[in-house]
Amino acid sequence: MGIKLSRLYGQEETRILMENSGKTTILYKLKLGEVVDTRPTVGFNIETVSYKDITFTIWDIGSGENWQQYYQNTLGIIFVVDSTWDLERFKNTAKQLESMLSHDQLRNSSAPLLVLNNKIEKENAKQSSLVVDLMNLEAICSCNKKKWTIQSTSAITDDGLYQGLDWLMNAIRGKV
Ligand SMILES: Nc1nc2c(ncn2[C@@H]2O[C@H](COP(=O)(O)OP(=O)(O)OP(=O)(O)O)[C@@H](O)[C@H]2O)c(=O)[nH]1
Ligand SMILES: [Mg+2]
Repeated sequence: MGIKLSRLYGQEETRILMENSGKTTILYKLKLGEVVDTRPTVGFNIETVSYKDITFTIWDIGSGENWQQYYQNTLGIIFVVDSTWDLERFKNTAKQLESMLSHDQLRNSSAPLLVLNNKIEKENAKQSSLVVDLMNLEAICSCNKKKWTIQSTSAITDDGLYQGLDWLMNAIRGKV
């Protein structure tokens, strides 16, 4: 579902959230440049990733965790969805995202939101424009003038991952 970025000891810090959508795979693709075998994450993984001129810490938070404990000091959120989910799953996930964004610690935060529509290389993947409609993202994400975008990605082929990161970094720095 999501990633969170915050500043910690001079580094950028990021957190990822959402069941089986590919968070851990994305984290290790960014960290190691390869696809690793994963199991459902219990607790969280933390890794430092360097990209262009910045180093940031990614927190990949397992779906079973209570995410609210990780919201503090968020600079950016990456919310990972699986483009092959069915309609109902997208609707339920939209509710989770809405509830997350309305949480006290995120509601008034300027942290930009990057939605990753992952597994896009799969045959039954839904295009991002459809996901925006299914999840009603315009309404959910545009509250409080939040900066947000959706990016199609594949952690397997690398498609879109770095475009997404570029957008997030620029958004955090006020350049979009
Ligand atoms: N085809 C395809 N499979 C992917 C992609 N990204 C991840 N996967 C697969 O999806 C499955 C779940 O990936 P994980 O990275 O473990 O998902 P997660 O979001 O960390 O899951 P939890 O830890 O349970 O919350 C694995 O079998 C991955 O190989 C992708 O872009 N394309
Ligand atoms: Mg995981």
